[in-house]
Amino acid sequence: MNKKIYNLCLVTDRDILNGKSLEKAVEDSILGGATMIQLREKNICENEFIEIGKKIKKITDKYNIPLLINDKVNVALEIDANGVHLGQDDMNPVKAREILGENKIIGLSISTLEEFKKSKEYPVDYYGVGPIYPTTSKSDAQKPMGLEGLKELSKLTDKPLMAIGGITEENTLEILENGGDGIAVISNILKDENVKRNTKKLKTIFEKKELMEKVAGKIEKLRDRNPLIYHLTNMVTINDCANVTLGIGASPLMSFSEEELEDIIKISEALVLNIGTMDKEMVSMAVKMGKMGNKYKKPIVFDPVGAGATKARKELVEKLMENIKFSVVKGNLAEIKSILNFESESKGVDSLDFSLEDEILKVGKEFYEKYNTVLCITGKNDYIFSKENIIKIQNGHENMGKVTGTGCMTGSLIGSFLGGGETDFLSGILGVGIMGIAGEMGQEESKYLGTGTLRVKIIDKISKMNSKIFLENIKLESI
Ligand SMILES: Cc1ncc(COP(=O)(O)OP(=O)(O)O)c(N)n1
Ligand SMILES: Cc1nc(C(=O)O)sc1CCOP(=O)(O)O
Ligand SMILES: [Mg+2]
Repeated sequence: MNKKIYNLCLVTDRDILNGKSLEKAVEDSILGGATMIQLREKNICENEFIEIGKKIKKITDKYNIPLLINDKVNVALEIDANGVHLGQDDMNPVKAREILGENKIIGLSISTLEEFKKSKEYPVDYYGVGPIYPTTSKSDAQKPMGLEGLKELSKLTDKPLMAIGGITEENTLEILENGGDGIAVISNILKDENVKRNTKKLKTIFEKKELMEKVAGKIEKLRDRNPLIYHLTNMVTINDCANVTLGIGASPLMSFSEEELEDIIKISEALVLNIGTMDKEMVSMAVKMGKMGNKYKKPIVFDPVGAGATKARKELVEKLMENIKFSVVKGNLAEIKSILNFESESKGVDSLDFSLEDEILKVGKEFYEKYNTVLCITGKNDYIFSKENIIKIQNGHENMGKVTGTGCMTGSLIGSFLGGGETDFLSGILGVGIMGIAGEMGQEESKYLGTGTLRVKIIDKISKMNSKIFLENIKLESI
């Protein structure tokens, strides 16, 4: 069973649409991430219900989203809806199942433990549980059961529980943490013009929770595995890169010797390539390292420091991007724009671009399309791009820009997680996220001292990082 279809159900109500079209509201909600639509129109005759139902079904079919009809089994049958939602006083679910057959979805409302006990043998697919909180959208709703009531019910059944009644973006996470598998919402989605955005805010909470579950335990796993990470890197920051690699639980190996390149790559779990202090030798080594890394199937993170700042740097980056398949590329906006040959000002190795999020998203998407490589664009906010997902991380502190090498250290963290066997995308999120959190915490402890102490504190915080600290502090959203 795909439980995800029960995640986020828009329950309709034309009476609060304030002149908006129902069809547009449904489509916007689907575009915002609704996984199910329940057509619940109370003041309506059967013919009109069927007429509207047919129109809505065309939209839900277009996006392959299930459409359920509230109360009226015959309407569901007539428009070939995907199912019905029934209350305790609506048609008995046994009869509804006989009429609709095995393949349709049937949901049943539960407001009390007694109702659950009475209904637990009914042939239904999910329970609509509520009201959880007070609601203004159902005049005959029962007394709110709160999170305790939801939790209690969740212990008694494996069927999906879709919480309903007073659900907002403020209380969705606690619903999910107290036994709810999904939410069904009227007013918080339909309250104003921004149906898509309202739905997206709710959807983000599911995505964030899912991501958190994936991330949990990964730092401890890395410390257990202690992978060897080969760096061909920047002379200015090499010592700090080695220290954060050690601090997060991997083993750094820094070498500039072409003679030992192949032997080192063979025994390494991941490679970090940073061209910050490039010279003639680095140009030839970088290409050889990349090709050899690909030959031995070692994941490589590439930090194109200062890409575009000089002709030589641009040529090297072009050569690398053309000839080597990287697992992750990490850079600031100016560097990534330079790789894509977009117009960009660059001075030294610092980005001069103060671009809007729209520009970052455009650049990131274009980069992914061209190179099919996970991309981290770092800056005031950080963005991680993969095929289907874009994650925005809002940790960090502006003073990190006054400590040289926080970007290089982020590359080492990403490389460490790649070497620990994490996916390219998760390695990007963990590396960028950990650096942001360490910067924030380090800043707090060094605020009366200065940026020299901040540098040391960042390394300290990375060495003490664990999943609990990460999950408590990460400010992440999917966009
Ligand atoms: C998902 C979900 N849960 C509960 C209800 C309420 O159904 P019901 O008790 O039949 O009340 P009405 O919606 O018919 O007023 C629901 N609709 N959806
Ligand atoms: C339709 C419905 N059923 C409920 C139940 O408790 O069974 S509460 C409810 C209304 C939900 O609307 P809103 O998201 O605006 O609170
Ligand atoms: Mg009903």
